[in-house]
Amino acid sequence: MLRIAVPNKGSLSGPAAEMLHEAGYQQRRESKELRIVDPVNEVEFFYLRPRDIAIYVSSGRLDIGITGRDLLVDSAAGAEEILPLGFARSTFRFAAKPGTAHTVQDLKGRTVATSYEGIVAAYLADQGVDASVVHLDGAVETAIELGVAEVIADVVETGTSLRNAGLEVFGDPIMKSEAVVIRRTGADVEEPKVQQFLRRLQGVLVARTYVMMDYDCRVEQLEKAVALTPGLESPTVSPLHNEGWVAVRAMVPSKEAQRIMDDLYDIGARAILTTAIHACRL
Ligand SMILES: Nc1ncnc2c1ncn2[C@@H]1O[C@H](COP(=O)(O)OP(=O)(O)OP(=O)(O)O)[C@@H](O)[C@H]1O
Ligand SMILES: O=P(O)(O)OC[C@H]1O[C@H](OP(=O)(O)OP(=O)(O)O)[C@H](O)[C@@H]1O
Ligand SMILES: [Mg+2]
Repeated sequence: MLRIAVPNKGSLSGPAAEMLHEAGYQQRRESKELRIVDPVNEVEFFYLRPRDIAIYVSSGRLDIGITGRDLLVDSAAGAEEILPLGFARSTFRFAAKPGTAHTVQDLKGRTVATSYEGIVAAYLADQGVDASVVHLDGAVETAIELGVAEVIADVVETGTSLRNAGLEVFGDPIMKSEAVVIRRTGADVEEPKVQQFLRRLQGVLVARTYVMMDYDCRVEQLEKAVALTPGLESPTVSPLHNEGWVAVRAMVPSKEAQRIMDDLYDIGARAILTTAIHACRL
């Protein structure tokens, strides 16, 4: 039975459970459940604090985990990312009162408050900057106002929290993060059960980012049409009863679907339909 760590709280928890559900796995019914078995899929889910997930996975007691890339790096645990999941996207940045710092070099001799001490200490060491790091559990934006630090380093998504605290980002982004699937460093990723789990999640990712497009076009326009909808491998082309016409079917990125439909229409394609993909194995 595959043992999988899933975030039990915070920004990662809802979207992770949703993705697992879409991938056909049973999920917990209430937020107090810490562990459930999905006997049909031979998987056991452990609901753990997102920060602890890399530690459990690196110990080898759990086969796989879902966590944030920033949390994985911060933990310095012996686990590695094997699949990015595209949700809980954020950037990790320094911020301060406007005009008080411009580059990481301005941190020399100053104090930085953060919940991600591992990332910050490693970055400062890499940049050769000697600064103090104060660990806070959350709401770090307030640390400057209350005089605990002159600079903060935190997760930025929309930037609303920084603006509300009258702070501005400075310096280069320290890292970009998103939810990721992790596995113990050096453990076999080719293991069939692990591969099956990854294929299911990849299926959800593809279903979320692609739509199926069907249309009819004249044979003379087929090459132009296929150039607009090359599909993942190659589009399906079937003859129509009306001679000189073909039906084409291909997957296209959802974000581009409307533009592609316009372009297909302009070259004479008709009966252009897009439909959602619910699941797939590529
Ligand atoms: N707006 C956001 N706020 C916090 N974390 C976010 C946000 N957007 C994405 N994330 C990601 O979610 C993960 C943090 O999850 P975690 O549960 O530790 O914190 P949280 O969502 O702030 O919850 P809590 O406030 O309960 O600690 C990180 O990988 C982070 O990059
Ligand atoms: O750029 P934004 O969209 O404002 O999102 C980023 C903010 O969200 C998180 O805080 P959270 O609400 O989780 O509280 P915390 O700081 O106590 O973890 C994070 O720590 C930032 O403060
Ligand atoms: Mg938080």
